[in-house]
Amino acid sequence: MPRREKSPNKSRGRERARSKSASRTKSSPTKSPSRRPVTRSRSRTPSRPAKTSSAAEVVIQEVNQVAPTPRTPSRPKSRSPSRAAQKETVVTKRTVVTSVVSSSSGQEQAAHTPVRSSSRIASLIEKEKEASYLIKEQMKSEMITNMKTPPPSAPKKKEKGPHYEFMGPIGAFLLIFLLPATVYYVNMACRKTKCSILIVPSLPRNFVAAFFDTEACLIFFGWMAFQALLAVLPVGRLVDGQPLKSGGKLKYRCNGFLALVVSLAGLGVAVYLKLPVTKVVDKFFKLMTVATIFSFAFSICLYVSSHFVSSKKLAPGGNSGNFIYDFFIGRELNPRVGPLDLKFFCELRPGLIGWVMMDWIMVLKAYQETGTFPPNLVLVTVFQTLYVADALWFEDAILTTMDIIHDGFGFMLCFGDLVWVPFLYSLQPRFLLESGFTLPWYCLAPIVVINLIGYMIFRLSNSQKNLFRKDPKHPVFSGMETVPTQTGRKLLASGWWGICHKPNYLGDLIMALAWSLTTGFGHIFTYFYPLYFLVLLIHRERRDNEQCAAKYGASWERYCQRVKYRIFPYIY
Ligand SMILES: NC(=O)C1=CN([C@@H]2O[C@H](COP(=O)(O)OP(=O)(O)OC[C@H]3O[C@@H](n4cnc5c(N)ncnc54)[C@H](OP(=O)(O)O)[C@@H]3O)[C@@H](O)[C@H]2O)C=CC1
Ligand SMILES: CC(C)CCC[C@@H](C)[C@H]1CC=C2C3=C(CC[C@@]21C)[C@@]1(C)CC[C@H](O)C[C@@H]1CC3
Repeated sequence: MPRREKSPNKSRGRERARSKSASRTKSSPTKSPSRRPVTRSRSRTPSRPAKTSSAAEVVIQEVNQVAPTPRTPSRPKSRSPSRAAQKETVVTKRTVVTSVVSSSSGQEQAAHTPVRSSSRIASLIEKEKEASYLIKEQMKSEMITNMKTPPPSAPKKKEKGPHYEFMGPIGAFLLIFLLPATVYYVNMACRKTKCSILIVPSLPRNFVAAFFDTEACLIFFGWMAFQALLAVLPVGRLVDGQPLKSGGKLKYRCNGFLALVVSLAGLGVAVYLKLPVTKVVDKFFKLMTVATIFSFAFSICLYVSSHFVSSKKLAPGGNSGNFIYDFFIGRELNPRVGPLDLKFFCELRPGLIGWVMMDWIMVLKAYQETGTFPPNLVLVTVFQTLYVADALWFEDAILTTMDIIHDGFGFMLCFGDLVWVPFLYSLQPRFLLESGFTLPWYCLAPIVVINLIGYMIFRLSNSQKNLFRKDPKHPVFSGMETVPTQTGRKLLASGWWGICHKPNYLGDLIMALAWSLTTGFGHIFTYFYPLYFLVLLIHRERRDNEQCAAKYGASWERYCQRVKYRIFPYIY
């Protein structure tokens, strides 16, 4: 710690701290010296160190700042626990050092403090050693980083009152109706005879017969049960989730990739056995209706049941007290039925795998109708299968997403997972099946390249962050810039994560564009997916940005100063 000696101001600060602490010890001999300064330090902490200070300087400055702070017995108001713990360590050391210095610098001190004994002094020395070890470790870990400046301030305080997203209860209310209406409208705008979002689709005469039947119910519930069964099979890794508010971690069975393989193999067997699998496509609207009704019913059950669980199990978002908003976002964070985690299951299994199954059944139907495999339909199906296979292969990465750790399980995710994903994300294949539109190979080749570029950006950036989170000391990060944060975690500011805040979203969007390009340029509505996705990811980036700002405070600002662009380098 060579800088310690270099700064005369800091030495003066320490001297002041010692003399104040010594006089404190004299005047109140029976009170514990190590407890009270912690709170005082918070209320009195002077201005933050200059941006150019090193990590070591800041710790030392904090020692000087917090040491001469005696009285206030109340707890500090609102700081992150890790920040509090960090400061407490620093304050404890300072106070212990002060006591030891005062005691050992002369017998005078001991004379004024009759409760002290040699054993107490020995224990203080022991504590001092321990504290100085901790402080050295802290300084070492902060100095390892090649970022010159440490985080200067604590995360922002949380606002009072409910914090609404999606434009609050009004936005949530509108979305509850708008989302299903959009799924119906967009799909109804694509029929064999015409595919245009601008022509208002006509409603069938017999509404119920066109949109509902019991066979569709059986297919839907059979599919859900089959996927639930695969999800609870004691096969595959058991992975720890993120730490919970209530303490501990939940375990998640990760066998999604196996579920995909089994489902696709099952489809192959059904085709081989000449079972009427294309019924699934014929009953597209009926299945969509069953899934929509189920999503409403399921979200109501989730909302009601969330009132019977302990408050520790509630989500940070989705507990505003407003019925509509909470129903939309979801109150309970990780509702479970036995071994089945409902949110994790719905996010990855029935909808995501159902989407790919639907795609392949459309390929089959196209073959049955035309005797050929339309190349662009096959291509987009392969692209989407790769996307879903990737999500399931890296299934445990979902455990760190805001959907799992922040949002409750309510209508938004329920409907999104079970209706929006399978019935809207399959729009391009459905258009290609309905319209019979094809493209020559020389148009398909650049589309393959675009999809591969998108996938590469998406996968490499996601893998880089996942590895960094698991093992920040991995040699691949040795020359990379990182931003330390008060939580002890660092932010990667080099590599993919030095280009923009969300390189993974960029890759995802490029893939979305490639999927739509397989449908040519004749129909705007086949571009619905990349357009909606752009809105979703911009909004999602902003939500995540807010959450990271709250989590990491000034460190996040520092990261944002270092990495200027959000999603599109040099544009946004
Ligand atoms: N197809 C679809 O409909 C959708 C797809 N997606 C895709 O899912 C994937 C996951 O997305 P999502 O969870 O939204 O977002 P991210 O994978 O970007 O995760 C965000 C979290 O990563 C951590 N983080 C952010 N920046 C850094 C950094 N510089 N260094 C280290 N950690 C950082 C933070 O968490 P912490 O610090 O706590 O680790 C942050 O909260 C993406 O690839 C996205 O494209 C997402 C939504 C919808
Ligand atoms: C329509 C609503 C306003 C929003 C619905 C959102 C959901 C469709 C998405 C929320 C987060 C999702 C994620 C994925 C699929 C879409 C939903 C459920 C992935 C599983 C897609 C594959 C990626 O590799 C991981 C994604 C995680 C988030």
